[in-house]
Amino acid sequence: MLPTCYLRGVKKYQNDLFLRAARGEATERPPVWLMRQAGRILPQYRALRARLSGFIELVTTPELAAEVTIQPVDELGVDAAIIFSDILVIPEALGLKYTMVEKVGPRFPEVIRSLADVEKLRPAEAAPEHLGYVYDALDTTKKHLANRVPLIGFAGAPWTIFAYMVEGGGSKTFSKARAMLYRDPALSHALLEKIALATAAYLKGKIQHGADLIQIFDSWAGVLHPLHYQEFSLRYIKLIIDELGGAVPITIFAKDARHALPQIGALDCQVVQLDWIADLVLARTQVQGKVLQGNLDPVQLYAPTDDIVAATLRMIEQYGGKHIVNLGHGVYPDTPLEGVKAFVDTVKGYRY
Ligand SMILES: Cc1c2[nH]c(c1CCC(=O)O)Cc1[nH]c(c(CCC(=O)O)c1C)Cc1[nH]c(c(CCC(=O)O)c1C)Cc1[nH]c(c(C)c1CCC(=O)O)C2
Repeated sequence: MLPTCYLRGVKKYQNDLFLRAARGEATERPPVWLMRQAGRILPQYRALRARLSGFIELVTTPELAAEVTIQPVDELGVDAAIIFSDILVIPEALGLKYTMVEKVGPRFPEVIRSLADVEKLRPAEAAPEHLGYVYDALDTTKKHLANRVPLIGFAGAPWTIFAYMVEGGGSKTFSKARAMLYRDPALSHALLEKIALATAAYLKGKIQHGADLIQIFDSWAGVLHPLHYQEFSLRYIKLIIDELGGAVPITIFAKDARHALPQIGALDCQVVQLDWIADLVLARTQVQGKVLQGNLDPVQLYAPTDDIVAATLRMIEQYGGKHIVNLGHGVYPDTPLEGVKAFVDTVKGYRY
């Protein structure tokens, strides 16, 4: 069995609000963190990033990844850290290299088009051997965090990773990736299964190296037909959850796939992240018993401070507990830092 604070149930962190809330325990206030808090918004991150050859150097250098992971804990006082890495380390570990093109995003020079391409990838079980730099980043982060707050580990959902591996980069429609689901379901399942098994093996390693909770990002859930979502995405999220065997709490984020909330509510996960379009009252009835995470519109943080404070308080009151405060998607890169601080400080000053 994996060694975790969750199973031992002892207080290990100076601030364990996030883990207590994730387990569904009543807390004095909701915890707060922001998706994509590491990197993007902090001047300290930009200064460090400017000295390096690029994003991939930062991700693959454990000391630097640890430094960037801890920056938002020091600067913003958030209740959890999230390891600085990317969801695209999985295709890379399977043998598909990517580049990060400035102001454009990820690019895969080679993509998956056939079963032969899937078979050329490394075996799923071999993925963790190629991800030692992430495990080193976790070890270094844990050391420097010195039990101040818990550490979140993450991965992309298999469908979202598949979308990049077939499309070759970002896309509004992901029509190439979706066309593969219609044209060649057997090939699609072969690739999805490989990604899911590699991800599960990778996440077990992250838990062994100190991740206290795992969040699964299905960023492109919203482009799939609901039936396809069941068949090609949820099924593989479930495979990962089953493989992890309840070792730590799990958060699922299926962005723009609110139709799937009842099925997500039936998964063996503890936390469900909502996007900012979600209707809270409906979501509560659809995912009964889960802790909800979210879901302020990221653009709200560009508003005057008083408005941010009011919107944040309104949201906390609407949730009324069983809530981890976050945005409805990752914080946007040019968000004013004062806006982010107003958001975090409002939550930290609140008491139920
Ligand atoms: C779809 C997706 C990706 N990566 C991720 C997702 C899922 C979440 C979401 O929907 O936003 C997840 C991710 N990527 C990154 C993190 C770090 C931890 C965190 O702060 O939350 C996390 C959790 C670092 C990153 N990943 C990336 C950056 C920017 C790189 C830079 O500094 O140039 C960072 C800090 C690059 C990246 N990585 C990806 C894209 C599309 C891009 C380019 C656009 C951008 O996000 O800036 C793929």
